[in-house]
Amino acid sequence: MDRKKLVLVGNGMAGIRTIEHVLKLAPEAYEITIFGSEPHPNYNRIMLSSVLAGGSDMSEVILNDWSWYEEHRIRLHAGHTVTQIDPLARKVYSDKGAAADYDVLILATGSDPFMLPLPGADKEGVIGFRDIKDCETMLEASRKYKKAAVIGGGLLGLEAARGLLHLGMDVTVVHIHPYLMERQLDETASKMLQKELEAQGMKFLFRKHSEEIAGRKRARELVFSDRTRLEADLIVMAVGIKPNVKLARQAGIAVNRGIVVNDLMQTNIPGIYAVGECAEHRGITYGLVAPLYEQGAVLAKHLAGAETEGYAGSVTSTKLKVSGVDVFSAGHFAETEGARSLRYQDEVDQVYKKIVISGDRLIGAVLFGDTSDGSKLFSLMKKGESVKGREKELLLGFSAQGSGTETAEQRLAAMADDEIICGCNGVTKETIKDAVLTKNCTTVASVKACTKASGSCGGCKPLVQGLVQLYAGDAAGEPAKEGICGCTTLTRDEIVAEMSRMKLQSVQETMHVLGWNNPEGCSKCRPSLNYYLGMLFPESYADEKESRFTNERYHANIQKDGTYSVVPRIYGGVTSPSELKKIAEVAEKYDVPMVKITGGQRIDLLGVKKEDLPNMWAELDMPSGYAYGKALRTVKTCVGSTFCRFGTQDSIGMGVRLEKEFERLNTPAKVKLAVSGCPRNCAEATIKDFGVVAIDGGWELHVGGNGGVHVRATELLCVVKTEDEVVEWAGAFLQYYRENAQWNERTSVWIERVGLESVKKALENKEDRIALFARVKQALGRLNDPWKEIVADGALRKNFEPLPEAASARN
Ligand SMILES: Cc1cc2nc3c(=O)[nH]c(=O)nc-3n(C[C@H](O)[C@H](O)[C@H](O)COP(=O)(O)OP(=O)(O)OC[C@H]3O[C@@H](n4cnc5c(N)ncnc54)[C@H](O)[C@@H]3O)c2cc1C
Ligand SMILES: NC(=O)c1ccc[n+]([C@@H]2O[C@H](COP(=O)([O-])OP(=O)(O)OC[C@H]3O[C@@H](n4cnc5c(N)ncnc54)[C@H](O)[C@@H]3O)[C@@H](O)[C@H]2O)c1
Ligand code: SF4
Ligand code: FES
Repeated sequence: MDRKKLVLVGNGMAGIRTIEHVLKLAPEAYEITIFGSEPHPNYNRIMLSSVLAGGSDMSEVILNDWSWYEEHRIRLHAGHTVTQIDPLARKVYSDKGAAADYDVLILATGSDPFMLPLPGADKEGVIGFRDIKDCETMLEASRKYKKAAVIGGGLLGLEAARGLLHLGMDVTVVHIHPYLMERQLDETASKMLQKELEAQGMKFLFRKHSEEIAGRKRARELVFSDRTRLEADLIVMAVGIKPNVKLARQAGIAVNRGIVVNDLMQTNIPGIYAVGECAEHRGITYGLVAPLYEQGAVLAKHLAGAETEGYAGSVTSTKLKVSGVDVFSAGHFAETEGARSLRYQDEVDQVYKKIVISGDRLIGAVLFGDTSDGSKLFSLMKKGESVKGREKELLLGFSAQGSGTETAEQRLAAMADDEIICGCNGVTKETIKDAVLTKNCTTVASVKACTKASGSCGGCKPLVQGLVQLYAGDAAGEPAKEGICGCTTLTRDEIVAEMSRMKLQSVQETMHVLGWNNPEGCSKCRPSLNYYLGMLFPESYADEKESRFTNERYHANIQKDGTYSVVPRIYGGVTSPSELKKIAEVAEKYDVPMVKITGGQRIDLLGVKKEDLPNMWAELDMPSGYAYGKALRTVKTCVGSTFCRFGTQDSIGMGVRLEKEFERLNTPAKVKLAVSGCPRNCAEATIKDFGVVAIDGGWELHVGGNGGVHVRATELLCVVKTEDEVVEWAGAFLQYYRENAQWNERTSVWIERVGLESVKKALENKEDRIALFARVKQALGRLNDPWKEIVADGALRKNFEPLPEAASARN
């Protein structure tokens, strides 16, 4: 069957959620091409607040990494902005010259932050808060500057301000309204919130109209209409968003505030749809993920040919993501005509609740200080059922109707099955219960992998955790434990033990036999299982390329523009004129845009097209440097005794020997070595995984160093006399690390976890060392140079040919 061409513009949260649904419902129906202005794979924008506030790491925000696109044969143009749609030719064009034909076009271009057009708003240090770049700018500014102003006291402004406080800045929130979050809270709740935030160190200016940003190149002051001024080196504008409709408007698509769509998310032009913040449905544009995900689910059903009633609009709820403050708001919280409100306030415990009822239906709620009934109230609001006679229960809390002494577990157990636990993803209690009881999801991570609950703002995590405890605790009779990823509850050691006991022979078999709750596995467990099987059965296991990351599949590092880099092996950093000539000729012939000397004493040819890789490798005729792999990378050397007047040993010879001995070795994470010819340590051996430092009459062997993000100096493993001993200890150490570390765990982290003494103990006995060395040699015995294999094998070379339209990964 001929696949239709689906093009998505916008690689963000709503668009990709739609594609995920399409892939589930109709995996073979479409050839998919995605354009995204940002140079990143799909990430969780919501978590940027948490990155700023120190609750998460930037690496945790990725929702679908590069390999996800590869796995689903999606062509991704990351860093490309679509600038033109030709609806007659059914084609889109990007600012970087890429084009794509479509049968179905989805616009999911999100919103832009609204930037106040103040004089001086173009100065350095004036930003919005929308993407990774803004987040990085704030992190950097906080290292150099002290004073920050956030304009806008809404959800975004307060979360930005909290993050900047955490980063040590002196933060003032400038708000135009008399009280904070007026779009979500009434004045009473707002004042309670202000008091709490002031106690955390936040400052506020109310009823302030910003008029100008003063400063030279960089912002220095915010000037207000009453001519007062506020000192600020960083000014974050968080005064709302505007749907990104420029592209649609240019193409003649009907646009109001957003791109106008009907209940099937269709625009007025056949074949063109819109979802997410850019879409306007029944006159409403949304700025929260829950409604956008509902829109995506409807659109995916429609595109998959499944039945759908269409999108009917959403009731929304919000929670402020600021630690130490519980704020919830849903629906219509203001008293409008025909509606009545009920309030409860506890000034001692700083709790405030307000519900709004119209007729006999609950239409809105504001909670401060105790938001535990938020999801229950929200469910009632969504269902629209009569709440007549239940007003007290709604206001005072659901537990007020019971004995008042129920535990959290009892309250969870008493919840109705159709109650929504995760508002962002619309996941009910029943869905989570089913995942725990029938799909073996006994951790929050595995429930997330199965149902998406807790995967967006994370606000429902405590409830999900409670349900896991409630149901997994009963089923297993013991507290839930964390597996290697959300697909399993088994730990690394349990998996390796089972693989060994049952002689498992493939990743698929392992997942099947060990009861994976996600039969396809994920980008975390598949490569780790592949590694463990290769480590356990070096003689018989056939490496599964499809379980490796893109870099290891193509034996080259993929770069941010979709090209690759080629790094040939240069043993010990020693090269020759003829080798250099060869590299220069290849670089010239293939128009390599950049040739760079690396920190590991090698030469990196950057910007290579995938289809040129095999020919370049053939012409270089040098071994692969494995610069892309979880494997032995480089052995850095200093000049040593051959040339240096301080040198006590031949560090170059030692380094070359080590590199030749262990090249191609697969390891849990990358491994770097270095050899210095004397304690001056010019090769920086004491920040390597295995560092060798020459001393008078011998060698010091150091382990567990790292010069990367988390710098760690090595610890001394032992002192040996001869070069043979260096090789033997290095081999034994590497094999012990291979057999005992977790996949993706650098030696520095591993040694910190297990302790140097345990490593020393495992290696100190000569017999044990020799046995380990024999096993490392056995593993090495089966490994061939991957570049040479590909060059010689026509079938393998085919993988590097350009794929037809819409079938390759990044371009
Ligand atoms: C810091 C922060 C915290 C938030 N917290 C919450 C929260 O707690 N709860 C909640 O529900 N919501 C929250 N939100 C809002 C939520 O993130 C958005 O509603 C959601 O991301 C919108 O999804 P989208 O796909 O419509 O837009 P986006 O996620 O913005 O994706 C749109 C993408 O399209 C790209 N694009 C635009 N034009 C083009 C073009 N012409 N060509 C190619 N690409 C293009 C953009 O670069 C962008 O990457 C938060 C937002 C921020 C910024
Ligand atoms: N926890 C969450 O759910 C969360 C967190 C962050 C962002 N978001 C979403 O991101 C989007 C953007 O958030 P936002 O807070 O920027 O939008 P918003 O429209 O909700 O709030 C903007 C605030 O800025 C104030 N304002 C407007 N003009 C001003 C001016 N000139 N000076 C001072 N104050 C001014 C407004 O009174 C308003 O309170 C929204 O859709 C929001 O829902 C949600
Ligand atoms: S480490 Fe010692 S031998 Fe090596 S270059 Fe430096 S001074 Fe010379
Ligand atoms: S409520 Fe946001 S992730 Fe569940």
